Amino acid sequence: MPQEEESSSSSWCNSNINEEEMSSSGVKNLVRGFKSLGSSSNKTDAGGGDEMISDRELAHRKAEEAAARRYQAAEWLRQMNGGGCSLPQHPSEEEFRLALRNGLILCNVLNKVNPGAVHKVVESPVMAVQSTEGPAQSAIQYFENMRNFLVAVKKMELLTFEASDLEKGGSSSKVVDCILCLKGYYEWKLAGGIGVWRYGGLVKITSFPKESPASLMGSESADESFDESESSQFEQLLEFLHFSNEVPVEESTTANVLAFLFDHFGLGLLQAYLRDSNGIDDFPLNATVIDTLLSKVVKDFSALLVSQGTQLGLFLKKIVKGDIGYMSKEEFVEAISQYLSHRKNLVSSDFSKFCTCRGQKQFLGHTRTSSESSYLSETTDLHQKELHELRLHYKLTRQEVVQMQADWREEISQLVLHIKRLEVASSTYHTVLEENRELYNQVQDLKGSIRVYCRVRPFLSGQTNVQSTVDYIGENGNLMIVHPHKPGKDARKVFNFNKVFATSCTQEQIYDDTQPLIRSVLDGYNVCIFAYGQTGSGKTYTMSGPDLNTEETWGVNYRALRDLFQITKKRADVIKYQVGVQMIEIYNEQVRDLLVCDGSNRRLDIRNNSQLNGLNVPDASLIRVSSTQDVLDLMRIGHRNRAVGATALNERSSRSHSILTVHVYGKELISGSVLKGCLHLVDLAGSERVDKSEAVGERLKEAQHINRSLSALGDVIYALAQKSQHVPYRNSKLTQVLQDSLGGHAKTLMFVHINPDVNAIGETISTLKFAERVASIELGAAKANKETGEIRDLKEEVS
Ligand SMILES: Nc1ncnc2c1ncn2[C@@H]1O[C@H](COP(=O)(O)OP(=O)(O)OP(=O)(O)O)[C@@H](O)[C@H]1O
Repeated sequence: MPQEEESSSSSWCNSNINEEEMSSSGVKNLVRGFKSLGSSSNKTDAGGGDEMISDRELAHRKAEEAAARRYQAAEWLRQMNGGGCSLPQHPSEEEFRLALRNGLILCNVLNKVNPGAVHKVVESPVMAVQSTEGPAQSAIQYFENMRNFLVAVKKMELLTFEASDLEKGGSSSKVVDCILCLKGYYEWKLAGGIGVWRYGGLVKITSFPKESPASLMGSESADESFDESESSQFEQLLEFLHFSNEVPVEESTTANVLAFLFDHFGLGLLQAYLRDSNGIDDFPLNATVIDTLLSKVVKDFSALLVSQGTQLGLFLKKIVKGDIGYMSKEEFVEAISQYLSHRKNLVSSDFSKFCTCRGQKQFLGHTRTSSESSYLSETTDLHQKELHELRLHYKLTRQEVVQMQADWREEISQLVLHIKRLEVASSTYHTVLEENRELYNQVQDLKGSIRVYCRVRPFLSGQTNVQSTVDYIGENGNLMIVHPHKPGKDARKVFNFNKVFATSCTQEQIYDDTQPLIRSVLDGYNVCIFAYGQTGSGKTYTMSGPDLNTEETWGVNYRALRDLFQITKKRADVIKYQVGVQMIEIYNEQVRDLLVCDGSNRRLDIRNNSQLNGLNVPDASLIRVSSTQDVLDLMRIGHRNRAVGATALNERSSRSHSILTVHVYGKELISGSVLKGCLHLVDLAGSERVDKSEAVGERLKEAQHINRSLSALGDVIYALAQKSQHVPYRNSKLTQVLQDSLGGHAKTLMFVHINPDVNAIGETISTLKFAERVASIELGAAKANKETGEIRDLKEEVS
């Protein structure tokens, strides 16, 4: 029975639940839900044999439920009717019908629920004597009661039944429904009659009471609490929102109320959105925008309802559970009433905070006094003004920011251009630098200047906590030396050479700049490369290298000869070369041949500009070589023969000047022209000071000779630099041997070596000063020793 199932939905809710649950579509869905429930139940009844047992069970359960509801109705009637009620506590269906058939109990109870609902109640006559008319007359009177009762109930729009339902065979369940409906309605009114009351398909709604809850008890229907003007206004709103067409007639009252509630909040929200959008200047107020805004309103409103509903659900469940897990209905009703009044206060205070309706009287029922209203409007005006100023300020700031951005963009693009230009400039800078260096060298060549390269020896392994005297090495051949014991700017001295090689430079890098000179030898030039420096500063390392067997560490000597042979091979089709090597040493002012293998230690004479074969030391062994290996073998002999001795400065310091001379004779195959080139590779003895080397006896004598020859070299260089008429070549064997290379039209390169040790600062400074003087010498442009074939023929004829 659908109605019996419906009864469980009897409930009342506060206004929040009203908002949450009662939309017109919600009511429709509810009705549809009940209908489908009923039809599905009918289908079950019409089922086949398999369903007989469950049908029986179902019927049994329904009978039980019907009895329970009947007892509930009877109980309530008994309570309402006072003690003199003829209804038993658990009446059978028959007893129930008989007790209510005269309508007396029902009318009395109804008048308690809604006083005056039945104006005249026909009391049951006490029949002392049973007349024949008695039953008929009392039946009329009962009928009168029943009719009045049913009319009144119908008027109240509650559930009703037919008079015949109380006759034998009638449907007492409808009577029970009517009584329980009356009961629910009565209880709702007792609780104040606010919000929604629902019983089955019936819904009753009231807004916040205009009068006290008690006054509602006498009203015919809850919806009467709305006045006509509001109602017509709601109709208009409904029409505006296009909702009215969708509301069926039987639900129109409810729907109107719902629509009113929705419209009140919905339009308020819409107003707020529109006001919020005041800042947007070109706000198009067309149908699409209104639709969009409305859909947003509906969405926001629905979201709010859902979240409120959930919260309230939780809250109510918590109340119902209570601390002891059970709460009576009265207690529940009381708790909710308290909650409602508390919430109403909250809502009104909250709403007044955010209200955008500018003090107009609205649903919340608070009427502002005129002073409040004027205060509010003043405050609002003030805020509007401030807002306007803020907007202006914002516009100005925005314009400034836009302008600033534009300026920055311009500056950045300028910077980018500038950086690009710098990039181009820096990439060409190095090229220009290299070109400058080449040009400078060419000028030097033309002037015949002696090139001076400075090499700084690294600290030797085992030297720890050492302080370097080399402060700075510049790209353009600048070298700054710092004197550790001199104060202020005197401590620093800058020297300038063609190039300065730092301690990290490899043997290969050292040789790179020397290579072009080697080519010159094969073109008929005299070239002199000599290493100068204090004992142990790395002269032998540069010229010979530390290890003959490792090509990577080869010094200038080996690399020069290796290149020489490579070039001769390349030119073999054009020029036929002969290469001869001499190796001598000048020890204690005596010239000795280092390539003798017989152990003889002859003194050799120096004959400058010898007409014989162009040799300065013609008696020294001149050994033909045709490969690098030949040279290596010879050098080993030379090194063995070289005089070495131990001093305090360098354990195996060479105490002599060693000179490796490479003679090149070339004949052009076609022209017959002859080229004669000569390469002196000189490893000078150390230039240490006698006092510092602690030399005594033989060693002292050696040192004195070395110093004398070196100072003679200095004198020659000084005279050349001064362009003196007389150059004192003959003051030492060394200057005599090197005469052609220093004063002639030769290309000369000096590697000056320095030891960065602080203890060597004195020697370092004097070495660098000497080297600077050498660099200043202009020998005049170098000339190649080349005789054309014709000149040679003429010479031969003359001789
Ligand atoms: N550029 C360098 N890198 C590594 N070690 C070096 C370098 N220059 C020199 N030395 C080392 O320094 C020490 C002295 O070098 P070297 O014998 O070449 O000096 P020197 O000037 O020829 O001395 P002397 O005047 O006594 O002949 C050697 O042990 C050598 O290996």
